[in-house]
Amino acid sequence: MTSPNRERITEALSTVIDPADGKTIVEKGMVQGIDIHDETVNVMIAVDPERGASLEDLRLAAERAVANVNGVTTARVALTAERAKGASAPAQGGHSHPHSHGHTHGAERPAPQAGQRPQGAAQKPLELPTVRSIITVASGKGGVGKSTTSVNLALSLAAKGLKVGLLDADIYGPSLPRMMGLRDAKPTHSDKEGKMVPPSAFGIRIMSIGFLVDEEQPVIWRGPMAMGALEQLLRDSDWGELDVLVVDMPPGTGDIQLSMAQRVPVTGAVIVSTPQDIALLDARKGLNMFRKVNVPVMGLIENMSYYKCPECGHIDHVFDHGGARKAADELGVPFLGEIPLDLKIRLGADEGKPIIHTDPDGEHSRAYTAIADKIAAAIDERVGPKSAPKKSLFPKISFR
Ligand SMILES: Nc1ncnc2c1ncn2[C@@H]1O[C@H](COP(=O)(O)OP(=O)(O)OP(=O)(O)O)[C@@H](O)[C@H]1O
Repeated sequence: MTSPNRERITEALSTVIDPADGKTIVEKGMVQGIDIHDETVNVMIAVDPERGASLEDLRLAAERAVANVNGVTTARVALTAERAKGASAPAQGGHSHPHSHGHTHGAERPAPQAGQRPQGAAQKPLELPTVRSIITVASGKGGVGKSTTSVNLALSLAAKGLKVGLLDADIYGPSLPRMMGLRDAKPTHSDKEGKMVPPSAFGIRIMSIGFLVDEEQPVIWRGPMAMGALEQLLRDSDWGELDVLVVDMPPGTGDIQLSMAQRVPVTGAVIVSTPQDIALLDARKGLNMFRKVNVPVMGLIENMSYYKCPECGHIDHVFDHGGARKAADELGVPFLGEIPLDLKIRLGADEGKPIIHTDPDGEHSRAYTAIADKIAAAIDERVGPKSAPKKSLFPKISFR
């Protein structure tokens, strides 16, 4: 069998017509990326954000065209809406977010209106039969250290002997490949039909849109497309048997966070916040969102809580420390712990060597481990101990 190449995939995509004007998607320059890995082909098609939701037929037609190319066993096509130069952010769901530059920390996404259901939410729930529990790590705004926390918690849970997977749901700014030292990794083809085997690091399987698109290329996803991409990552990955899948959510409380909570049987959410008041306000918003969709909030983590001088041991509360504990008390959710602001944590995250791996017995790692212990206990409480059969956890949805 001949293996697929770019020319043959492009040729196949040249048969796909955009119904808006009868021109082919290749002719219109909509084919943005073709990634060929053995017999698996991933294609990105750039579309006008306004038309995103109506182009599912076009996406399927492109997927069929690629699947028909000789040598292709798995074809995946995702729609993406790239921001035009100088255009303002879309009304819902996305921001330009290349991780290594132009990071829009603090940018907040609009909260959904009460009673508004994200598109796609009416479909049937996603089933992940081999995954015992799913923990989402969320934050009200960007840049609070949610990804760093997700990575170190995942490693801490794995160090306890649990089988752990990590999903980078932050499709706007995927950072887990870098943080886990997997910048150049790619998923491989699984024996299980149509599935990808996520790359592994530190004994953890990781899936991220960052493996499929160029990290440097700013991509804007509209809500329904974003959820579609995320569902593909979740559903088409061969996770194997997992005790816990840690999901690094995109920041904010927009459609994608709501859809995720509705479509996926989330065991519990953990909210990361920095001590500043404004961030705490955002954390409250996140908390309220999870409450609306009846996802149990396992607790709040205060990140960059304090700075301890490595020379003299003096503790400096750079920001107004203690706010998250107070907010947790007021809101009636557990306070899970504090993580200090520390250069080693930052360097570890940025260099793909998480501190739990490089300094497992250090003070900072102990802070993560203590939080992971609480999360593991909360999982057992919710889904039963490891040997017990998994309880159904689908949240009941109610909008107040
Ligand atoms: N406890 C910490 N001490 C020092 N630096 C930290 C700490 N936590 C996170 N950082 C650093 O802060 C920056 C932002 O962290 P991270 O990417 O984890 O945030 P995020 O909330 O996931 O951001 P976004 O939501 O925008 O993707 C990174 O450079 C990271 O290394």
